[in-house]
Amino acid sequence: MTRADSDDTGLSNTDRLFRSAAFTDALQALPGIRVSDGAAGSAFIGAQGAQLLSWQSGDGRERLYLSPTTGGATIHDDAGGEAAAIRGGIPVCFPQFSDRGELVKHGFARNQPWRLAARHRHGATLALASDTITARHWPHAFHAELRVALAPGALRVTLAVVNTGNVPWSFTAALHTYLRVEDIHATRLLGLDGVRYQDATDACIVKTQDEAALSIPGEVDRVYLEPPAELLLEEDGQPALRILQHGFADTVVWNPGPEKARALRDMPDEDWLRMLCVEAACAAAPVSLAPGECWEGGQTLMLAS
Ligand SMILES: O=P(O)(O)OC[C@H]1O[C@H](O)[C@H](O)[C@@H](O)[C@@H]1O
Repeated sequence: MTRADSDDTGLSNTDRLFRSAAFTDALQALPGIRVSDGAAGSAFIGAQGAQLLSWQSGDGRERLYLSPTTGGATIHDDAGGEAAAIRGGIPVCFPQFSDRGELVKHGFARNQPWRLAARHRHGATLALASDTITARHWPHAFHAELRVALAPGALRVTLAVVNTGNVPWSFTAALHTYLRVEDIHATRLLGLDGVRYQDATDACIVKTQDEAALSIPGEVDRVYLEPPAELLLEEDGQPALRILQHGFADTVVWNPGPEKARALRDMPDEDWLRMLCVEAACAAAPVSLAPGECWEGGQTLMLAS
């Protein structure tokens, strides 16, 4: 899209799409909505991809990493570029995880404007349904919903997908959560001892983790198979966050490490030290949905003490 696509309001067509009347707020120039509840904290959900861009727990601490130099479709369009994914928060990867298929990496849903379906007392639901635009990427009829709910000391995110067509289809997906950490060298992930994983840094060879606690000295890119339903993030030797998932078969742990971080154009070089992705995913095997069938999975982040 070019500037010629903008009208006399100065907004490009894409910009207008993401700034529908429902999305009145902005975070780093990305349109969306803020949901808040005093004791439970607040969250910001972007219109693009229904991507959660911030979760501040009740104690005021930001728990999600969002790159300060990230783009997004509206920002990149003005520069004449392609619609771009937002780096950080909780990208919704659907209907494809990573490059495991023919579609654009991590699927198209993260670059689409989602609709605000409902606001709740402690959250909101955003929806994306198949239309002529999604059909250009993927020929299937679907309805997807992302529900965000705040509770004291916790954030619950649920993805639900329905096959609204007449033929079965399958998908892979992830809630690609970027956790904000103070210092990756003082961060450890507990709970994956003895769990098998595909090592994406080593031709996806299946290995077994033999450390009780995973530390991140550099690049890590793993799809854990049959992980436990709960992991614990530890910072400075203290429990920081409990990470629970349901419905999703796998857990992905990703950090680009220093070299790959330098190659990412939308993240400062040093910020691999401040983030760790712990993703609830269906990555290793696709989920099949018959016509009318619904699938649901979610991830819950809870302050640990
Ligand atoms: O840069 P992105 O397209 O957002 O992908 C970021 C990362 O996502 C996942 O965690 C994958 O396992 C990684 O291989 C990938 O590099």
